[in-house]
Amino acid sequence: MTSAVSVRGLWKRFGQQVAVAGIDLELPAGKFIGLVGPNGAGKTTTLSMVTGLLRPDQGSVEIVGQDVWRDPVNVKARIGVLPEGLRLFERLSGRELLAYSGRLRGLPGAEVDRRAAQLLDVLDLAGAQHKLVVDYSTGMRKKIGLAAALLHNPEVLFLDEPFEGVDPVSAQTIRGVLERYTASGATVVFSSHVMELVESLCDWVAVMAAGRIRAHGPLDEVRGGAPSLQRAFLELVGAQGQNTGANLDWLGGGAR
Ligand SMILES: Nc1ncnc2c1ncn2[C@@H]1O[C@H](COP(=O)(O)OP(=O)(O)OP(=O)(O)O)[C@@H](O)[C@H]1O
Repeated sequence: MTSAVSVRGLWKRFGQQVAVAGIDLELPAGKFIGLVGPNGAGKTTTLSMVTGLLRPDQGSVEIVGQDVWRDPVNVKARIGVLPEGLRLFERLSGRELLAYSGRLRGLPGAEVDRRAAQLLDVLDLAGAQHKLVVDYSTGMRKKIGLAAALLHNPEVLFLDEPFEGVDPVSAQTIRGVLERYTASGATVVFSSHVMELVESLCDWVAVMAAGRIRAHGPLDEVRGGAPSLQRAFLELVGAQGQNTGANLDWLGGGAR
């Protein structure tokens, strides 16, 4: 198996809080990979360390055989990232943002124009291309961020919650674009809380909880005997029969 991403002994602490507790991961190339886990599991921290945005306390990360923290410039040229929170250049239009990203990636101007026009069209942003990013909706921001991450045709694409705030029609389009991209041998790693989405999109899944990897492997293996990934997930993270808020007896209709 060729690895797109290889993580060894990765640790990150924030003061007393251990966010990532020594994880090992081999993510296969050419797959659609889902990273799932409850709130605070350490997904964003892991993706930030893997993509060269946050320095690990310990451990190493290789992407397509290159050490991320030894040669970050080389690795960053080969990956695309849609980070959490998505800080974009708000006073540029969508079109200008893509032009800027493309030139920053070293693409010739004419090629940037060609690719930007195609991406804006496919992602249904052509009508809003001259609007400032600050005036974009949440879903439009995700889509322009995705376009910027894809523009230089990276080998591995990392997406933190790419479908959050995206309408169903756009989600279907994004799916199509990403499926086409992985079919050509590229790798997508994305984090999500939406199990149905992960189940329908991914070939390969890693489940994280409390800073550790609880299971990882092909979707069928991780799901095991469970009827759905959601059920397997609840078992893996030990959330079955958890507090459903029965003690919130003041909440709801009736006497006040
Ligand atoms: N900059 C930071 N300073 C202090 N603590 C942090 C920081 N970033 C993350 N943490 C803590 O590390 C843990 C993991 O956070 P992380 O954002 O990686 O989780 P996540 O799996 O992405 O969660 P979510 O699904 O809610 O986005 C949490 O307990 C969080 O409070």
